[in-house]
Amino acid sequence: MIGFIGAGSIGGAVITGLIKNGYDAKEIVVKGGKSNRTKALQEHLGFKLVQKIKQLEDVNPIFIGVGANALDSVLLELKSISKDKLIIAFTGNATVAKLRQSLPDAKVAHAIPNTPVKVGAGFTGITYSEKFTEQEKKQVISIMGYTGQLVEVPETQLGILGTVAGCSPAFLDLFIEALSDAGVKHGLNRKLAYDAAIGMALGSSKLALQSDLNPSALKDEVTSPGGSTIKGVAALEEYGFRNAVIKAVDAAEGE
Ligand SMILES: NC(=O)C1=CN([C@@H]2O[C@H](COP(=O)(O)OP(=O)(O)OC[C@H]3O[C@@H](n4cnc5c(N)ncnc54)[C@H](OP(=O)(O)O)[C@@H]3O)[C@@H](O)[C@H]2O)C=CC1
Ligand SMILES: O=C(O)[C@@H]1CCC=N1
Repeated sequence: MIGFIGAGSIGGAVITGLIKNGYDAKEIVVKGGKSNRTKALQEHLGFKLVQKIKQLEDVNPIFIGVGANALDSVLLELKSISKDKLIIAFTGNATVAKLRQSLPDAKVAHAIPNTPVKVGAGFTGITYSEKFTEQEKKQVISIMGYTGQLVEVPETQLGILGTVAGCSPAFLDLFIEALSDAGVKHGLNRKLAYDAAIGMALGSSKLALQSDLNPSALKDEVTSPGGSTIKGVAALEEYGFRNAVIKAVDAAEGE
């Protein structure tokens, strides 16, 4: 059995991605928060719901999806049942050092998933404490693999990786929304505008993934000499698109 403490936006997305992609719901135990959010998810997905962290005693690994404000109390409660368990926290401020200090008998890791885990297309960065064996890392991969890619990085890179992959679904959604607004401004109906923008983002991502060319060269393939695309690219640059994206990442990084 595997466990989750906290099934909000990201915890719930990982649980959904696991189950929708074939992980047995009967093998998942979840301790939710105060609202009925987790109960609603449980009715939809069929995992086991428990009321107390202690009820996760026989469960391993345990994933933590609570926010920063709830982390300390969760770790305090978890400590007595954490011996030799694999504990993977998604919480932003759950550094390996903090987890290690709070759960000295456990094997801890800090991971930052992104919301596409929900459809098995996630990109999750993870930093393991040195206690993790290669076999235990494989165990985590065998679970998170249901939700997409899992990439191990040193903790010095986990924050920026989490911003580039974890915050940016919101940035891309904003771009898609803006593109759809522009389509509507020029006469498309909203549904067709969204279908076109989303289909384009999906197709362009697939092309970038499968192509030998990097995105800069792929852009060059779209910009016909004297054509409409290069005029659009020039307008994006004039209005600071590239810099706006870099500044968004700076801001998310706290700069
Ligand atoms: N959203 C994202 O895309 C990502 C978020 N993160 C990080 O994950 C953390 C959570 O973010 P997010 O999912 O967006 O936040 P949410 O507020 O959506 O989810 C947090 C969940 O934790 C639950 N919770 C709070 N206290 C407890 C408790 N004692 N026991 C069990 N469950 C509890 C809450 O339940 P209830 O509301 O029912 O009380 C809530 O559902 C943050 O630190 C964030 O930085 C990391 C990667 C991506
Ligand atoms: O907004 C946040 O803090 C979290 C971290 C990555 C995505 N969402």
